[in-house]
Amino acid sequence: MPSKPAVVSVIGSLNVDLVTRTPRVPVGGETLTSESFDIGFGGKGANQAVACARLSRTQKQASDGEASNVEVRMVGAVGDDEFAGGFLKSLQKDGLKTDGVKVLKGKKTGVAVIIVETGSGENRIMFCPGANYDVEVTDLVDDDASVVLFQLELPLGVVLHNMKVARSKGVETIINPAPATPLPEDAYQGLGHLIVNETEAAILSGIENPTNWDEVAAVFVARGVKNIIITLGGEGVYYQTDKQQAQSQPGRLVPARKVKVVDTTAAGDTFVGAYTVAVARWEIMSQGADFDLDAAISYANRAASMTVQKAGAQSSIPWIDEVPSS
Ligand SMILES: Nc1ncnc2c1ncn2[C@@H]1O[C@H](COP(=O)(O)OP(=O)(O)OP(=O)(O)O)[C@@H](O)[C@H]1O
Repeated sequence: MPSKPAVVSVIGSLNVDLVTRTPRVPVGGETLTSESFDIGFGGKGANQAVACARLSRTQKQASDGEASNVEVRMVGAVGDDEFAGGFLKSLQKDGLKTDGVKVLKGKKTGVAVIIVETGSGENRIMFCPGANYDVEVTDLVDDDASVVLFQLELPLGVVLHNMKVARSKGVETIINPAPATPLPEDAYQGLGHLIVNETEAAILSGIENPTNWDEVAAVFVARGVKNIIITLGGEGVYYQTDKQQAQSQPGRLVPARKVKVVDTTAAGDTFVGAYTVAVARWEIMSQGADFDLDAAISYANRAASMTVQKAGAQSSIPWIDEVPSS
C-alpha cells in the first residue's frame, strides 16, 4: 500500500430527506393520517461521498476505523439544528472525514420534504437548500487532495471557483453537473472527467433528444473535456475520450448488468462514487501509466448495478466487498 492515501474531496450538498408515505395527498385544510414517515440522509454530495467511502473499504474496516488507501472527505455545510449531529455521525460511520463540513450558526440543514403516494408511487418534493446555499465562495480544495468531485447542488459560484482552484493546484477534477445548469465555456476547459445522465447530456450539450452519443461527446470534447461519460440507466454507459475522438474513433457503449431492478434511486450517485474511487486509486498506484478508463467504467457499472437491486437511497449503496468482480 502506498505510504500516503489518495485524498478524495467531495465538495457538495448535504440534505435530510423527510419522507411521508400516504395513499393520497391531503387537500387544502385537510389533515390526513399517513402510512409511514422516515428520515434519511442524502443530497447528491453526501450520497456520492458515501459511495466513495463505502467503495474504498469494507464495512468492517470502516467500523474498526481501519485506514484505507483512499481517504474520503466531505466538504459542505449543515445548520446548527437537530439534524446536523446525526448526519455527521452517519457519514463518519461510513468512514468519511467530516472536518470540511461547516456547522453554520443560526442556519438550517438542507431539507427535502417528500410525499410519496403509495398507489401511484408518485413523489411530490419540496426542497429547501438551507445551509447548502450559505456556502461561501472560498477555496475549499485541500492542498493534499488527489481528486475533487463536484455536483451542482451548491451555489454555482462556489463550484466554478473551486473548479478553477483545483485546476490551478493540478488536482484531478470530476463533475457530475446535476441538476443540469448551463456552465460557462471555460468551466469545461481542461476538465478531466464529466459524468452526465441522458437529460443532463441533452441540456448541457444543447442537443435536444440526442440519439447519437458521439455527436454529444464531440460538443464536450470541443469545449476541452478529456473523458466524457454518459450514463444511460438500464441501457448502461457510453463513454468517449478526447484522444479517441482526435483519432476519429467512436465512443464505447457498455451494457448495464442484467439484474432484478427494485429501485434505481442513487444508482447515478453510486456510479459517480465508484468511478471517482477508480480515479483516486489510479492517482496513487499508476506510476505514470495511462488511466484505465475501461476498467473504471466497468467497475462503476458493476457497483451501480448493486444499488438498483435494493430499495432506498444511501442504504442501497454497496460496500467494496459487495461489488461483483464481473
Ligand atoms: N435497470 C438497471 N439495471 C442495471 N444497472 C442500472 C440500471 N439502471 C441504472 N443502472 C446503473 O446505474 C448507472 C446510472 O444510472 P442512471 O443513468 O439512471 O443515472 P441517474 O439518472 O443519474 O440516476 P439517479 O438520479 O436515479 O441516481 C447506469 O449507467 C448503470 O450502470
